[in-house]
Amino acid sequence: MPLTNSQELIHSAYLEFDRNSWANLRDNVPLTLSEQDLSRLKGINEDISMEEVVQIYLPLSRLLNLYVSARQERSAVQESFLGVDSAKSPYVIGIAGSVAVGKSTTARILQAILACWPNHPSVALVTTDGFLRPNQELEARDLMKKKGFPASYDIRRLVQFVADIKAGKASVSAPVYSHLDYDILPGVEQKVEQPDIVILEGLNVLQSGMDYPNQLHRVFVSDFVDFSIFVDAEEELLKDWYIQRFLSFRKGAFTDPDAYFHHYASLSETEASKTASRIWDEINGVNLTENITPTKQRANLILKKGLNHQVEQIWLRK
Ligand SMILES: Nc1ncnc2c1ncn2[C@@H]1O[C@H](COP(=O)(O)OP(=O)(O)OP(=O)(O)O)[C@@H](O)[C@H]1O
Ligand SMILES: CC(C)(CO)[C@@H](O)C(=O)NCCC(=O)O
Repeated sequence: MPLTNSQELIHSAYLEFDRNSWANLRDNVPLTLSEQDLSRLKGINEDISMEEVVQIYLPLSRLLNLYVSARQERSAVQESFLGVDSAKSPYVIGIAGSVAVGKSTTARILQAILACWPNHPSVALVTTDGFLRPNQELEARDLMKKKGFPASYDIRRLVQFVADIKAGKASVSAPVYSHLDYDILPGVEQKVEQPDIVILEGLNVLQSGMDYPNQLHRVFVSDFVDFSIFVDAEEELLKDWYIQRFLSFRKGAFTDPDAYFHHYASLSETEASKTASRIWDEINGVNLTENITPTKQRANLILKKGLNHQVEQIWLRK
């Protein structure tokens, strides 16, 4: 039967799992986590349940581990065909999704579990936040209220960074963004030195040239991503998670007198909720609708979260 719309096209492109059927794949995962592994995972985020780790992230790490091994074997075949030793090219996993959906938490959990596999891959974690333009530049371009939108990134530098990683360069540097300073840290850089796997996390990892009409380029971040994951949730939940995180920053990070948002620490809980809600509606929610959700269907895997960050559905591209 002919496909009538893009929705059907997308449905036919993915295998769909509910939470239980995905968790059953756990039986095929020959990895048990030690007490030490579990406490390290707990240290990443105390709100994440071990049930979630075992049922969702462990099977996912197995799938990724198999893909990485298959890619390494393919590279070995290519080297033997060409009769040369090529530079080691890391396997790049991209994690996209809204602000506050849990990209960095997902990335850190996967980083920790992947490193538990017997081949102990070295896994580097990089966020595309480092490629935001510094505040000074954003101010000059009137983009301070567009942080996270395509125009707020130095996309050429980001693409060059991922291309250098994939090319197997011995050492590649990324700028570093601080949520506390709300700005790029001058003179600070993160070095990536030929790990086995790079997890690249950020709202824009699945964006393409269409999203950057003013910065014409034909090569996208996704051209260098081997496997992409989109972490998804309904906007109502995302906004709530954003507000909750803002409220916990108000009691924690914002109390630091050097914090950019120090003045928010003195807000009452109601005022702080209102402020976070407004920032969501004016910036992050708009970015989600205009620039992030449209990239979902490019992902190799979609993790759909429900209440309490529980993954309820998994879509795996065939
Ligand atoms: N699996 C999880 N279980 C429980 N809480 C979680 C989980 N993942 C994320 N969170 C919570 O949700 C909030 C957002 O998570 P996180 O900072 O990882 O999101 P993000 O997508 O990386 O955000 P940003 O784009 O702003 O950097 C945090 O308060 C975090 O503690
Ligand atoms: C740095 C980003 C864009 C992504 O992590 C986001 O956290 C952000 O700062 N958004 C701008 C609006 C806000 O302050 O939430």
